[in-house]
Amino acid sequence: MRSAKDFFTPLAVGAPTPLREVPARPSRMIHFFDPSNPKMASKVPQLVGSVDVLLGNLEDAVKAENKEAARAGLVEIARSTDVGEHTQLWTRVNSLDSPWVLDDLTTLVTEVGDRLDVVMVPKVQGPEDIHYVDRLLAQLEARAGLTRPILVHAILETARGVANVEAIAGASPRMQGISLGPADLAADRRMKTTRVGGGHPGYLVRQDPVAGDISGERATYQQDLWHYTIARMVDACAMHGIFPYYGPFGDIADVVACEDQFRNAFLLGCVGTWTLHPAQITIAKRVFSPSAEDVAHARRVRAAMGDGTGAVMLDGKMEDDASLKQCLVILELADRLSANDPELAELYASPTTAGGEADA
Ligand SMILES: CC(C)(COP(=O)(O)OP(=O)(O)OC[C@H]1O[C@@H](n2cnc3c(N)ncnc32)[C@H](O)[C@@H]1OP(=O)(O)O)[C@@H](O)C(=O)NCCC(=O)NCCSC(=O)C[C@](C)(O)C(=O)O
Ligand SMILES: [Mg+2]
Repeated sequence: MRSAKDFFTPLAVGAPTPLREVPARPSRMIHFFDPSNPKMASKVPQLVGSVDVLLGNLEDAVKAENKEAARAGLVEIARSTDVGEHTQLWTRVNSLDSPWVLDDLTTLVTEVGDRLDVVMVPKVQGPEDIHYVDRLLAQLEARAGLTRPILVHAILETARGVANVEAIAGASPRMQGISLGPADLAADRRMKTTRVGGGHPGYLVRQDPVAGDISGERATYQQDLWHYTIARMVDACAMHGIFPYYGPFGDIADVVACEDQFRNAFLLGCVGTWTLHPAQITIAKRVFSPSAEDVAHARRVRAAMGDGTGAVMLDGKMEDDASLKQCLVILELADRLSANDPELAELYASPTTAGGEADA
C-alpha cells in the first residue's frame, strides 16, 4: 500500500494529479452497447441526453473476431459524438489476462482519452489489478498530454474479488465505483444458477409445518441470491467514498423482475445499474430517481426537525437526527438529479411535493 502522503501523487511524470473526491455525477444507468455492432452503434447519438452513462463494451458479449472492430468503433464514436454535459462516456476493456487489454487501454487513452470519463475493469481479483491499471493509465495519460485523470470502475465477478472488495475500493484515488458481475461471479463461486443476475425460484425459505403437519400447505418465500454481495459492496464503497452499482439483468423481457432487482439495489445504497437493452433505460431512471412521495416526506421531516437535533412526532412516527440524515440523502440526490433533468425538477417542485414543507 502507498503511504498516505503519496496517495495523491501522480504515478507518472506529466500525468494529471489524482482527484481527492470522486465527482458525484448522475449515473443511474450505465448503458451498454457493442461498438462493433452497426445497428447498436447507430443508436448512440439518439441515446445522448437520455442516459447518464454510455458504455462502449469491448469485453464479454463482443465476439472474439470483433474485438478490434469494437475498439476502432469506439474510437470513432468517441471522436464523432458530442455527448454533451449530462451524459458520460465510459468503456469496459477486456480482462487483464486477455490478449486485447493492452491495446484497448493504449489505443483508447492515447486516441480519445480526453473524451473518456471512466474505464471499467472486469474480473478484478484484488488491489494489485487496480495498481497495475493505475500506473499504466498514468503513463498513457502523460503520453497523451491529458489534463484530467481517467477514473477506474471495478467489476466484482470472482470470489477472490469479493473477498478483497474493501482493498479494491481503496486501492487508488482513481476508483470511481464497483458493480456486481453476477454471471461470472456465479460461475466462479460454483453457484448452480444459469442466469445473468436476478433471483432463482429454488432459493427460498419455507413456512414451518402448521400443527406439525409436514405434508400440509406451506408458503414459500423466494430469497435474494445477491443480498450478501451487494450489501458488502455497498459498505466497501461507502467506506472509501466511491459509488456502488447493481450490474446486468439478463432477462430483458421480464421488466417486472428487473425493476424489483434494481429497486432492491437502490434501497440498499446503489446509485445505479447497467442497462443492456433500451427497454431497461426507463426502468433504471424510474427506480434510481427518488419518488415524488419520498422527496415530499423528506422535506416535511427536514422542516419539522428545525436545527436537526432532538425528536419530533410526524404522522404518528418518531423522527430524529438519524431519520433526518436519511431524508437529507434523498434530498441531496433529488437536487443533483433535477439540476440536469427538467422533468424531474418539475416533478419535485409540484405542489404536492414542494408543499410538504408548509404542512410540517
Ligand atoms: C440483449 C441483446 C442481445 C438483445 O438484442 P436484440 O437485437 O435481440 O434486441 P431487440 O429487442 O430486437 O432490439 C431492438 C432494437 O434495439 C437495438 N438495441 C438492442 N440493444 C441495444 C443496446 N444495448 N443499445 C442500443 N440499441 C440496442 C437493436 O439493435 C434493435 O434495433 P432496430 O430496432 O434498429 O432493429 C442486445 O440488447 C445486447 O447485445 N445488449 C448488450 C449486451 C451486453 O452488453 N452484454 C454484456 C454485459 S452483461 C455481462 O457482461 C455480464 C457480466 C457483468 O460480465 C457478469 O455478470 O459476469
Ligand atoms: Mg462478466
